[in-house]
Amino acid sequence: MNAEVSSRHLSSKVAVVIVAAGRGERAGQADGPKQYRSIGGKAVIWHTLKAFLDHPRIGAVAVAIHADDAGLFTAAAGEFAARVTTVVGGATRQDSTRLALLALQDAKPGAVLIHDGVRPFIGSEVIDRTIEGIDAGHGSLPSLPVSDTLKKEASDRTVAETVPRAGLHSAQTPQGFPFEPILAAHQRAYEAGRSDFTDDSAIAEWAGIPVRLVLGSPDNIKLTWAKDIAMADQRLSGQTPSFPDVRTGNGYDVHSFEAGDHVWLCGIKIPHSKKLNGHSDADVGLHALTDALLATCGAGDIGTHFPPSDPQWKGAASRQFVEHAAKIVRARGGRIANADITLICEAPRVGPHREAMTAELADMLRIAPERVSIKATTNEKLGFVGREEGIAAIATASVVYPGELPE
Ligand SMILES: Nc1ccn([C@@H]2O[C@H](COP(=O)(O)OP(=O)(O)OP(=O)(O)O)[C@@H](O)[C@H]2O)c(=O)n1
Ligand SMILES: C[C@](O)(CO)[C@H](O)COP(=O)(O)O
Repeated sequence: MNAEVSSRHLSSKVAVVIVAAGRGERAGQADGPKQYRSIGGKAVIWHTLKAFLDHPRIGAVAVAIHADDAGLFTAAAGEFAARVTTVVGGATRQDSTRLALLALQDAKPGAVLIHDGVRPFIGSEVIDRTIEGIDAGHGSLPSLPVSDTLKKEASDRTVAETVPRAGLHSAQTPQGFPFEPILAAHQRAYEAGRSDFTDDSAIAEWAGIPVRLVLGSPDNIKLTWAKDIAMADQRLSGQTPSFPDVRTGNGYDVHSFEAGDHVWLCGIKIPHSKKLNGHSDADVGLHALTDALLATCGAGDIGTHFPPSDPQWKGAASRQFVEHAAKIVRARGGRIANADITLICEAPRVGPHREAMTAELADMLRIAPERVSIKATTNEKLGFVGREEGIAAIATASVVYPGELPE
């Protein structure tokens, strides 16, 4: 996001409006409004809320719901209900958006994302791209170039003409804007009696706010018809993709010894004749693992997130570095399949502590102990490790991300 917007109002957090006050007439209402229908065992709106509330750059969230739906929403949103503000929506999507924007006004966000509650497959990449497209003078719109040939219908239902599709895009949400200008545009449209805008970038266009196109995703469909809900349920009900998006990251770290009486290795304090030198607790195994996890989603390395120049990490327990990296992975929908750490040292002996380390790591990563492997080797007295000047560690992590491996 543009620095002007972020430095003016944000500690880089972006507010979100989720519109969920519609009746879902096209999907049929026999089983209730579509945003509360179950897909993969959870309500549509739960999946949507999760995508935003797990994302590290999201701040205040306002959800527009129908006046009759307070109970439905609380039940459907589950653990996320307490983390959002709900407002009663209006008769149109446009008015629901305006009312939710007004509810965010006191939070003074620099920027806002406006999203359909019925787009539950929104991924962190599209959220990131949309945020990056916003600045003080521009909105940001995820879209896909139209890929079908377009036909205009004549009054007798024959083809009147073929419309050139070059330069045409289909609009998705979330659509991102600097907060004050989009709220002002919505208010002006309301005061002008306009209630016909089907998305927020059309209001921005009307108000003269330029909107940048960023790449959306074919996964980010809007559940409009009953068949969309059925397909979404199938997709989330444990069907294995043909080409799962499995990624592997590795990490390497070294710390030298200094005078002391213990070392921290893989989250366990081990008595030793020396200690490892470092800004934090110098847990070399956890540092390598932090890098391995971040590598699975191209999220930089440990220094990007925890600069050694920052005094707040002095003496810090490295567990929090691993937990932060795991949170980033999960925010992108990743599921950690396994973690493997090799400690390379002549001493201390790792074997007696392996079980405790495994349990500690399983707890940090929230995975089963059988998915954690701790190994150790000496360096056969060779090099700096052989001379007992320090300890090295190599880590590998595998993470399964949502969807299929892109072609
Ligand atoms: N008065 C309205 C109408 C729509 N929406 C929300 O806008 C999003 C996109 O709208 P759409 O798919 O058209 O939903 P519905 O209006 O519920 O569907 P339908 O037009 O079939 O009734 C949905 O999350 C919907 O809940 C809203 O908050 N307030
Ligand atoms: C906002 C939107 O989802 C962008 O594609 C779309 O405009 C909503 O349209 P609908 O008429 O409410 O289905």
